[in-house]
Amino acid sequence: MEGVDILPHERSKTQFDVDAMKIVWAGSRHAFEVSDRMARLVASDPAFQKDNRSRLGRKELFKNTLRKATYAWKRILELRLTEEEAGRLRFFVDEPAFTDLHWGMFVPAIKGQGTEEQQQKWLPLAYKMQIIGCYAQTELGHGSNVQGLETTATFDPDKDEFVIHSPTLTSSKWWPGGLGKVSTHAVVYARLITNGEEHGVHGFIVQLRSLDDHMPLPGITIGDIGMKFGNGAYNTMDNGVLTFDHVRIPRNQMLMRVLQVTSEGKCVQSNVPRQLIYGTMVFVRQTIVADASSALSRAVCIATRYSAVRRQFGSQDGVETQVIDYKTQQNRLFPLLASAYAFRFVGEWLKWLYTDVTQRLQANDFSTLPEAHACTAGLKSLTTTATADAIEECRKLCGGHGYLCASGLPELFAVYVPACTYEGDNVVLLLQVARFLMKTVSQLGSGKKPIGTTAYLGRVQDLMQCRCEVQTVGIIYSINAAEDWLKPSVMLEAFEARSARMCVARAQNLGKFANPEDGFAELSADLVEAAVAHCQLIVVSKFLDKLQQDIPGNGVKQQLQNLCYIYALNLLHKHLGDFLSTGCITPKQASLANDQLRSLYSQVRPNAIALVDAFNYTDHYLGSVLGRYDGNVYPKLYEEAWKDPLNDSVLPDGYNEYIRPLLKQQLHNSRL
Ligand SMILES: CCCCCCCCCCCCCCCCC/C=C/C(=O)SCCNC(=O)CCNC(=O)[C@H](O)C(C)(C)COP(=O)(O)OP(=O)(O)OC[C@H]1O[C@@H](n2cnc3c(N)ncnc32)[C@H](O)[C@@H]1OP(=O)(O)O
Ligand SMILES: Cc1cc2nc3c(=O)[nH]c(=O)nc-3n(C[C@H](O)[C@H](O)[C@H](O)COP(=O)(O)OP(=O)(O)OC[C@H]3O[C@@H](n4cnc5c(N)ncnc54)[C@H](O)[C@@H]3O)c2cc1C
Repeated sequence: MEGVDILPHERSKTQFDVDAMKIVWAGSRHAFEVSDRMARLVASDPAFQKDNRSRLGRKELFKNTLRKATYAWKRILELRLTEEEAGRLRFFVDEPAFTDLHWGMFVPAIKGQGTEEQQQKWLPLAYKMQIIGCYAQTELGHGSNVQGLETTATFDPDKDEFVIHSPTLTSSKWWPGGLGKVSTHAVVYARLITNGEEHGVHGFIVQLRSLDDHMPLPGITIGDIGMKFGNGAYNTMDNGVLTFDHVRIPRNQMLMRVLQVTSEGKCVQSNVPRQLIYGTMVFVRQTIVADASSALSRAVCIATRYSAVRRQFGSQDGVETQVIDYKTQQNRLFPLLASAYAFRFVGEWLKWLYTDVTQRLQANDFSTLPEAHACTAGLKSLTTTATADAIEECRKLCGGHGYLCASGLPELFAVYVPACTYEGDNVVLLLQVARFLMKTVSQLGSGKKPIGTTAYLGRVQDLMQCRCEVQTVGIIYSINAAEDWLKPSVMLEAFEARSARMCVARAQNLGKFANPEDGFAELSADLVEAAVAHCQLIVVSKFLDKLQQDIPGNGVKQQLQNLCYIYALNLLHKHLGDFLSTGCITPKQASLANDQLRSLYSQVRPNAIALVDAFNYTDHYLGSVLGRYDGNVYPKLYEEAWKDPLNDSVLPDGYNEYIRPLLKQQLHNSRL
């Protein structure tokens, strides 16, 4: 069978309604239609062409991004796109740009931390892009430790101004995207000092460049921090360095929703918790979880289509085997396909949680803020780590051709992998989750009932009485055959028991230390494992919740069920040590879980291509010869090779200089 015939043949085997699945994936019919329209708009406009990025030098790359970002803005205005449409347009343009930080961090920081008055002043300018902003928090010396930032904002009551200053080299702002060459303004995070007293880190709106000629304002030094990992990739972004030499700003440019500074330099705390200063990060972490499913599904789409097209080794009748039919390939690929769907649904749920906490905050209800912080931090960490690893696994699943830029995977990896670091290093974020869990466990004895994502800890209070070794969990009696693993309550109970037992065991170990902080530091590696178990439980439980909804479309729910159990059973297999050592399941039950997993792979196999088609990605967005919708891989790969600049001439530059003299010299030597 020719390459172009394989994928249509695969599609003919589909056992579910792909169009209905497209709507489930998008979230609603409306979201699907918007997304589909924006994807086509971008794909059909030559201005958004992106297939030459890996061949461009830094300056060209950056200028190209300026052109695309400003053109996209022009189209947004011309077509009067809604915020939702504009967001999808930016997504399909698929090129990191200063606008991401302007819309994604600068605007949300003002909205979340500015007073009404400040919002009225700055937001209209930002919405029209009459000013362009970035988020300047991280410094050369500190990123994770926000309280350790060194930039100072000292109040001068005589002039009613703050003096922003970089006292040391390590206080230079370092990393903010959009800062290096574009932003006119920044929300700068600095230590507030009034009347000689320190009041912690706060955000300040600072103008950096002239709105007339774009030159840095007096006292300000700015530049780009240099090339980053991978050709093309994140090098479209001007991540910058910034120092202040006693730069003065008016008092009303401190974002004052959390704390007000009066003209006398007195600090007045509002009823809003201090942690709201970190609110922009919570917002962005939530968007990063939704983005993880996009990046992962893109890599999986490429690897799945290519695995169907690619044949290796013969069978008896002479037709070689499609590599997707190898069980080892399925065992590596299908859990990633399942994760893409799992992250999609947990991303939807997290968006709901974020909206809920935002509404509560507006009504002065701060009770769910710690949980929102733990969920956004933990899920950001879990999903980005898994996605970065998965993109690399997809590259390997595509064999040698996966290493070619034409596969789209090297660039995707290079653009994606910093997500494990930005918006909080993934380990640092898991430690936040662990703190939250340990606090929750420590309060169980006092009768405080945990709610939301930690409610399950309340159901296992008996574990607090050192009864970890006692097998109290019902699963032990409920699983006697492989199919028993397909019961939602059983699966949930297994993940809850594993996480609860890990949390309780860690809490008990912490209790052995005289100083809890010493204990936390000593046991931090174990604590991170408990945090991962808790986050995996959230993902599994939200996928199971999704299955409880009414899901229209022939066979759609069945496919989602298969994927949900693949996601959960694969995790169970990978973390078997946790499940066995906490006594949640027996070795025999673990073996049954594996049998069930293999059976699910066989059920997914005929639907694999349709399950990635349901992502509805255009070839433009995928940017991969291996992942083409038509499966016409080899002719296009061959064609692509000839586009490389090295193939512009038959003889390479340098032939006369290096190759010819070398060959002549060898000829001369051999004659001797
Ligand atoms: C019209 C066009 C439309 C176009 C649309 C375009 C849309 C664009 C989409 C957006 C895309 C965005 C692109 C993103 C690109 C990435 C850019 C990257 C940016 C960055 O990286 S910004 C910098 C991020 N930095 C960090 O994340 C630093 C990490 N560190 C921290 O967050 C914290 O310092 C900490 C969590 C490690 C805490 O440290 P510490 O222990 O010192 O804590 P504190 O003493 O400060 O506080 C302790 C208590 O506070 C709680 N806490 C901590 N953080 C939070 C929080 N965020 N929220 C709520 N509560 C928080 C702790 O739990 C402690 O609580 P306790 O009860 O006292 O235990
Ligand atoms: C592409 C990119 C874009 C960025 N954009 C922005 C931006 O727009 N604005 C902005 O302000 N910042 C930005 N950043 C900075 C980013 O937020 C920080 O790099 C990030 O928060 C990590 O902090 P760090 O660099 O200080 O890492 P570090 O904290 O120095 O981490 C180094 C190592 O130490 C470990 N570690 C640190 N603390 C602990 C601890 N307490 N316990 C155990 N291990 C620990 C970490 O796990 C890691 O392995 C960006 C970064 C990147 C890569």
